[in-house]
Amino acid sequence: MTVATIFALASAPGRGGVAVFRLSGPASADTLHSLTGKRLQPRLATRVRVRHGGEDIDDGLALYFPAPHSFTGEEVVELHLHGGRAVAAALSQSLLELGLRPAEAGEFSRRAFLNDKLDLTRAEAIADLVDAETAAQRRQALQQLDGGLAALVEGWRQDLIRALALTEAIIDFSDEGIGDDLADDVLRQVRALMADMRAKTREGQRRERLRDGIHIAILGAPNAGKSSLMNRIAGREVAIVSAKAGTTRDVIETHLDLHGWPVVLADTAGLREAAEDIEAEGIARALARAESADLKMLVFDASLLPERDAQTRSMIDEASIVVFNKADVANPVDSDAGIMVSARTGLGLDALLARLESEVANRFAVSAEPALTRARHRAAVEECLAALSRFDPAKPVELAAEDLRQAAQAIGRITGRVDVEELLDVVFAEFCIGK
Ligand SMILES: Nc1nc2c(c(=O)[nH]1)N(C=O)[C@@H](CNc1ccc(C(=O)N[C@@H](CCC(=O)O)C(=O)O)cc1)CN2
Ligand SMILES: Nc1nc2c(ncn2[C@@H]2O[C@H](COP(=O)(O)OP(=O)(O)OP(=O)(O)O)[C@@H](O)[C@H]2O)c(=O)[nH]1
Ligand SMILES: [Mg+2]
Repeated sequence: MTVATIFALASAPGRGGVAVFRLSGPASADTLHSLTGKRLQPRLATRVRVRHGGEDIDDGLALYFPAPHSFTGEEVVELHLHGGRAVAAALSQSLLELGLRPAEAGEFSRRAFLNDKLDLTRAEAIADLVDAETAAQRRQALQQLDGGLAALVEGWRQDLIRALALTEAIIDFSDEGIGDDLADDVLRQVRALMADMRAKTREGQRRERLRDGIHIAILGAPNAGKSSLMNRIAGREVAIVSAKAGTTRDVIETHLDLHGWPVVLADTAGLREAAEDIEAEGIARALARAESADLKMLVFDASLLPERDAQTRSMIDEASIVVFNKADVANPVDSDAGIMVSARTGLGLDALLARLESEVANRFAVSAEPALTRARHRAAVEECLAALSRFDPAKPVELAAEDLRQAAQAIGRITGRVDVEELLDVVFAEFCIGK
């Protein structure tokens, strides 16, 4: 089977300054030759006239990356053209006529993975970097692209392979009476590894939040001004506001960049007892949000007697911020009790945002350490931990070894570098040296 040569518009579609087309596959250089009459020096931007079927398409720049020294590891050509829709359409049509096929989503990165240019964590990091909307997300993705996570899990996998080699050696040393010492060693190593993995799994849950957005739920009694506050923070009319209690029913989300932190702010239905069906469902959703949120913003109407709002008060805990709204029409409250704001006038908003930011920063500050960043990574580590908790060197050695092998396989799935042959090679190499 010959490999298809694929192409795609790598820059955003539509009208723009410059459009970058990327070609990858064995026919890339020949395609460039038929479009421009040129064969290019590797990696040197060259001015080209692009023509096809007797028609001039554009005046552009081209780059050639010979295999295997390219992003995909294949022959790669880039055409940097004027960013107009007609130019893009004409070039795409020409490439189709020359036998190239449009790339599928992620296909360039997939080819890079298949050609050993990227492991799965780096491929995921590219996707995250493209999706990053805030500075914290960008930093986390770049750290992963630089191979931090790959090195972490590869280190774990190597530790497991060493433990496996030792376990298999136990059988050979059992006659010499040092098998028990070895077994103790291995068990100690496995336990230390498990502790490290558990710590990284906990940290990983915070990092997943950084990828997806930190969830802040706005909660409180009907008419406290939750929707007004949400609109004020978002700077636009996201939610309907009215003087009628019970206006908001569904959970309404808006995405914010809180000084570099990705936040998903959710406005919810006002909490109260008596309610008809639809409102009751809205309240159930609000309570579910309160449960799953990273942080709760509890809004009280300061113009009423906030202490009367028992339901909202009962939600105060270490993951909540108390806000007294309608400061424009209320007497000031003790500033230790909460933050006075007015959604109507904007009073106190800066203090509220500063408080939100510091709460988020305290909870989600990213260390320089690499971390698991996706549910996929966590699932693999949990599977590995399950295999390791079955491990017991007192078991028959084949069974104990099998637990370690499964643990290593599970971890290998994170980078995608699972290779039974390689595992066996290392195991047997160490096994022989050990003898
Ligand atoms: N124009 C352009 N800009 C781009 C990319 C691109 O493909 N084209 N990138 C793509 O997403 C990113 C840069 N990443 C890249 C990663 C590897 C290689 C590459 O050619 N790697 C070869 C050579 C390595 C070397 O000598 O430095 C290799 O790995 O063998 C190119 C770009 C962002 N900017
Ligand atoms: N004076 C004053 N009125 C406010 C303020 N914030 C909101 N209101 C008013 O309070 C009423 C209720 O506001 P909403 O934002 O709809 O309240 P809510 O908490 O979302 O209410 P539900 O969706 O019913 O739970 C509206 O008439 C708002 O104009 C404020 O800061 N000051
Ligand atoms: Mg509302």
